[in-house]
Order: sequence, then C-alpha cells, then structure tokens
Amino acid sequence: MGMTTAQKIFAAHLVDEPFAGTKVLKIDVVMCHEITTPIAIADLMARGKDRVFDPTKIKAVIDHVTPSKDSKTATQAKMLRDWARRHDIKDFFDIGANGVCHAIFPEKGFIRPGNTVIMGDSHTCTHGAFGAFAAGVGTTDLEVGILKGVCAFREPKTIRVNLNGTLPKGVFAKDAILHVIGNLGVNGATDRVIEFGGPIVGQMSMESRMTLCNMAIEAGGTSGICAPDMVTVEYLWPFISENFASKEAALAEYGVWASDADAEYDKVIDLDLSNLEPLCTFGYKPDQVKPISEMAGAPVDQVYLGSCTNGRLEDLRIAAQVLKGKKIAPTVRAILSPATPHIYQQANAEGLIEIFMSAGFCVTNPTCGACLGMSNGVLAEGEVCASTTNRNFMGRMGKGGMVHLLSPATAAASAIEGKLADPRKYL
Ligand SMILES: CC(C)[C@H](C(=O)O)[C@@H](O)C(=O)O
Ligand code: SF4
Repeated sequence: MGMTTAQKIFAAHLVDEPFAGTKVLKIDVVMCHEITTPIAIADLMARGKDRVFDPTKIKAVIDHVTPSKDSKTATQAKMLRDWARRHDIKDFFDIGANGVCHAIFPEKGFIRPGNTVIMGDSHTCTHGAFGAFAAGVGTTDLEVGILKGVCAFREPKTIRVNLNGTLPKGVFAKDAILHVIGNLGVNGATDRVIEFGGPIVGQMSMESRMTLCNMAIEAGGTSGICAPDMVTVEYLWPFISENFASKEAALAEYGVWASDADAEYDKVIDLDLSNLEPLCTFGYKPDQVKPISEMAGAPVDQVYLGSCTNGRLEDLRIAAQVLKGKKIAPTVRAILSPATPHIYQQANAEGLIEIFMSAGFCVTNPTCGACLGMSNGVLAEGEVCASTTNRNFMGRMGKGGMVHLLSPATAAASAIEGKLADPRKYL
C-alpha cells in the first residue's frame, strides 16, 4: 500500500506511541513568536525548566506587534528577546531584521521537505508548502517541543485536493484557496491534512503554494501539504547547493516525500478552476465566499495588503501592476505591510514601493499588526476592510469592524474604486 506525504513524515519521525493512535514525533523545527512563546517561557521558568532541547532547531521572531506599541507588547518582546539570548538561539529576528513568521522563516530556508515543524500559531500550516508536516500547537505542546524536541499528534488522515485546469487571468492562489474553503466548509478538514496537487499546483511558485497551505487551517486542516518538486528545489537552492551535486540530486532526495501514486486518501476532491472568478468573502467565516462580480460595489473604508497569506513579493508585484499610474479613491485608506525586510527591499528596488506610495498607500514596516487588529491599521466600529489576510472573524481587525478576504489584485482594484471591485479590468 502506498503512503501519503504525511504518513511518510510520521513514520520517519516516530519516537513513541504511548496510546494507540497517539504518535510522538521528533520535531525538526520549533518556531516561536512573541505572543505565545512568552507564556511557555514563563511556565518553564516557574517549573525550573528554563532549557531548550537544541538552540539550532529553534527559530524565533518578534512579529505580531512591532515596534512594540505599549508596555504589554514591549514586555512580550523583551521576554522572547531575553530568552533567545539566554539560550543562544542564533536564528532570532528582532526589529530591523524581523518579518511575519510564516514569511521570514521560509525565506531564510529553515524548512525542508520531510520536516516536522511546530509553532504556537495557527497558520503554521503554511510551511507544508515545502512538503513538510507543519502544525500549530498550544502552549503545553510548545513547552514540550522547546524542552524535548518532540510533539504528540494523532495521525491525521489526508484529504487530497486536485486543482485542475488553468487559472484564468485575474485569478490567483488566494482565489483558489477561498474556493477550496468554500467547498470544504470551515470544519471540512478538521483533524485532516489537506494535500494540494494537480496541474495548477505544479505550476505555482512557492509563494503561491504558501498562500494555499496558509489557509488550510481555515477549513480546520492540521497542515496543508504540497509535494516537493523542482519548484521547491529552485526556491531552496541558495541554502542547499553545497549539500548536493546538482538540482536533480536534490530533487531525487526530496522527491521521496511526495505521496505515492497508490496512497490512500480520506477523500479526493477534484476542482476544475478554468472558469473560476476572483472571489471575496461576504460574512464572518472564511467559507462564506462569492464571486467578486456579485460583491462589486460594496463599501470599503480600508484596504490592507500584507500578512502571512499575501504579503510576499509576488503579491506586491500583482497589486502594483493593478495600481501603476493610478490613485486610490479619496474615500478609502490603503495600507501595505511587506511581510519581511527582504520583500520590502526588493519591492523598493523594483520600484513597487514608489507605485504604492504614489497611489496613496501608507507603507508600514513588516509586521502582523493590522491582520489581527493589534496595530498599524485597526478598524473603528462599523468600518469595513478589503484585506489580503486569512481571517474575517467578527472584529478581527478591530472591534465592530468587518473584513472581506480577497486576493492582492482584488484588494488593489478595490483601493482604486473605494469599494469592492473586479481586478480583471485592470490587468
Ligand atoms: C497570536 C497567534 C496566537 C494567532 C494565531 O495563532 O493564529 C495569530 O497569529 C492570528 O493569526 O490570529
Ligand atoms: S499575519 Fe496574521 S494570520 Fe499571519 S501570523 Fe500574523 S496575525 Fe497570524
């Protein structure tokens, strides 16, 4: 019987099975940010266990509210910073070098096919784009991970989602994943891995694959996963070139993590996206999705371009293509938070930042900030934001505020018109 990627990773990392179905796995990468890790650190300290299993396997970043906005967030940042210094965690990213966790860690080449990855953050599933098993965990699991480098999971079944056909003009990975979530529902993949495949995924960049996997959790999925292929190898090449004689050799090694042709899935979903329209959410759950043609004209107070879903260079390029030579509507305010300093610098070098600023965008430093309604773009009561983020829960970006999730292109078109707008006429 063939195996899925998740089954292969579980088998290769298994250290114990204390109860039937509960598998303790060796963890390759433990990632940390300043919101959840300080709680784990404080508890470990209180229990006299202020240790880490291996500082080289721990990656930490201050990203959610940075620069700190008040004493509370400054204290959270300080706790993470002091801990990283105390334990000689070299891969620690502080102000100036910091970016949104799920953008900066892949950019640094920390994730490899076949890895197990945990973090106290629900969008850890993003890293499955590399053919890894990457899952968000709670404080207790994070503590065990930090201390011992292991984590217990019930082995998830896998839902295979084949994205068939070709993406039409103006339709992107974000539209594809909104379509998948609309199809599965917000609980449709609970305790499941969502494995994305098919010709559209095969042609996607790593950035787009990360956008797909990022939102697996919005359908309840434990991890998103894409098979490692030459696109994965090309992305990782700057980090792995010394370990392999050629890219083909790297592919031969990483390719073993791809699901076998005869792997058994919990469910297989085939979606032909050749006629998909740009999509947009309309309610307070990510599965409430409609074509933009049905939503166009709905009022918008703020447009936000950023986050671990869509704050990467590819996203900025698409939005800038829409915005070039245009101004945002006078009734709207628009905010761009490039997800990492590298993305910011690249965008600057390519002239994209100039396009955004000339159009009337406010460009912030890399941070989560507005995405979770903590800083740099919080909504007032009754306000509406067209956002490239991943959650439209009630009040997510500010108490009493509403969020429409959409692609960077649709966000940019909406900024120009000051209301939800179809990007296709601008592309
Ligand atoms: C702060 C953190 C725990 C949270 C998460 O886990 O998702 C945040 O990243 C979010 O997106 O709401
Ligand atoms: S950008 Fe948003 S969704 Fe992503 S980790 Fe930060 S707060 Fe969470």
